[in-house]
This record gives sequence, structure tokens and C-alpha cells, in this order.
Amino acid sequence: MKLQSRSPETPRTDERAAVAALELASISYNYGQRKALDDVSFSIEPARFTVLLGLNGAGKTTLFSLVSHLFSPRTGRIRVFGQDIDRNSGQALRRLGIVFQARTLDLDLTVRQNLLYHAALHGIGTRVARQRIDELLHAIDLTDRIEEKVRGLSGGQVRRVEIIRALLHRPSLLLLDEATVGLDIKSRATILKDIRALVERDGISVLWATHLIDEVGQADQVLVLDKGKLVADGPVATILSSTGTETINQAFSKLTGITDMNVRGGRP
Ligand SMILES: Nc1ncnc2c1ncn2[C@@H]1O[C@H](COP(=O)(O)OP(=O)(O)OP(=O)(O)O)[C@@H](O)[C@H]1O
Repeated sequence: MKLQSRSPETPRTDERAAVAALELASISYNYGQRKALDDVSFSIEPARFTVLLGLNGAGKTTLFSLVSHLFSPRTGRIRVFGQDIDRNSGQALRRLGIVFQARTLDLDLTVRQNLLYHAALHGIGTRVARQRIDELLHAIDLTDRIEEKVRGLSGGQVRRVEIIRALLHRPSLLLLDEATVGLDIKSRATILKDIRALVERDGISVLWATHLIDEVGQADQVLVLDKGKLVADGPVATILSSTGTETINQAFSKLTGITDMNVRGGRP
């Protein structure tokens, strides 16, 4: 069920003027015989915080791997700010920053070394890189750890370094895959607050993948993915009214058929 349906006669003037930050059209993906994504279509608005909500195995990581061009879909089309990920992959990927679920920093390098290395891979000169690293460390409150080896940081601090790394080339769209998984409540709240500030302050578009319903804010756009299918797409209020529910927790249960699973802070 797609909740944000729009009749053909509804005016689309605003949408024609604004290019979607991310647009997926009829994306399907199989691992052998297993269907991981089934005809998924949606678009997300620029400068919005959009939550991609789905249980483990729903297809969130597969979707991120397709958007970041690690995998190629056999069907459909993906555009980042209007740039087709297959035809103009360089331009599309330049606008994209990604924090994957798996941790990929070099544990034996310092925070600064990791960040400078990544900046060099993106062709950012050392002087500019140092300046951006300092700005981001300050914004994300990690300045005092810059000369420390990553091995010595907490899980939450490692995540924040990964977020800084994903922002170094100044992407317009940031994708985060279960960025708070395994972290304590305080670290989760800090990271979520920092990412929401990026949207408010800098106008960055964010796609935040999670299975934790309490990370959804009342003003967010929400995509609900269930067993590879998009089952809801819209603002929280629209999803509640379309499902006849009062909370996003109830709406999610109704849409996915789950009843008593813990999706409020632990792994379901
Ligand atoms: N490399 C793979 N080979 C075969 N099947 C896979 C592979 N990766 C994922 N899958 C399957 O594809 C489906 C979607 O998995 P995916 O990892 O995209 O979901 P997810 O929502 O990110 O879940 P999680 O939060 O647990 O990572 C699942 O059924 C999963 O078992």
C-alpha cells in the first residue's frame, strides 16, 4: 500500500520547480532467487529528514547499496538531484555522502589520519581538508579526540567520525544506515540531534534508515519498507490517518503485521 497517492489532476507546480534529492523508480533487486527489493518507487524532498523504517531484512542496506552504485538494479532508475546513477554516476555520487552500517575506519590510524586519507581519496587538498575537518569536529563535538587512534574511541564517537568523514566532500544528500545501532541512549540521541541540525542549519537532505520507531519525529517524512516492498510513504500525519492509527508505532505494526516486537530501542 502506498499512502501518499496523488491523483493525476493534482497541481504539481512546486514539484516541477524543485528537483528531488533522491528518486527511485520501479527498483527491484534479487540475490539469486531471493527478492530483496520489489518494485520500489519514491522520491525524497531536498532539505528534509526522511526516515526509512523497516525491520531487519526489510531491504534497507540493499537499497543503500543500489543508490551508492555498489550494486546495479536490473530494473528501474535511480536519480540523485536529477543525475541518473547509471548514466552520470560521477555527478550523482559527488552529491552523496554515506554512512554504512558496517564500520570501516582504520582502527590503528588517528581520527585526523582517517579523515585526511578519505579527503585525499575525494581529491580534496590538504589545506582545505584540515579546515573542513576542524569545522566538522567542532560542529559534531569531537575536537578533543582528533589525535587519538580510532581504536580508543567509544562506539558513539566512532559513528560520529564516520559521519564527519561522509560530510567532508560536502554532499547534498546524506544516507545513514542504522547509524545508532548498538549505541547507548545518550549516544543515539546525540547523533540524531546532530543529523537533524545538519538538515535545519545547512539544508542537507537526509535519508535515515532504522528499525527503531522512537527515532521517528512527528514532522518527518517516512518510508516504510516491509520484506522488500514500500508499504507507506508520506508525512507521519498522513500515515496515521491513512492507517486509522494514533501513533507511528501502531501504524508500523498494522502495515507490517507485527504485534509484540520490540522496535523501540533494541533489536527486534
Ligand atoms: N549478500 C546477500 N546474499 C543473499 N541474500 C542477501 C544478501 N544480503 C541481503 N540479503 C537478503 O536480502 C534481504 C534484504 O536484506 P538487507 O540487508 O537489505 O535488509 P536490511 O533492512 O538492511 O536489514 P538489516 O537491518 O538486518 O541489515 C534479506 O532477506 C537478506 O537476507
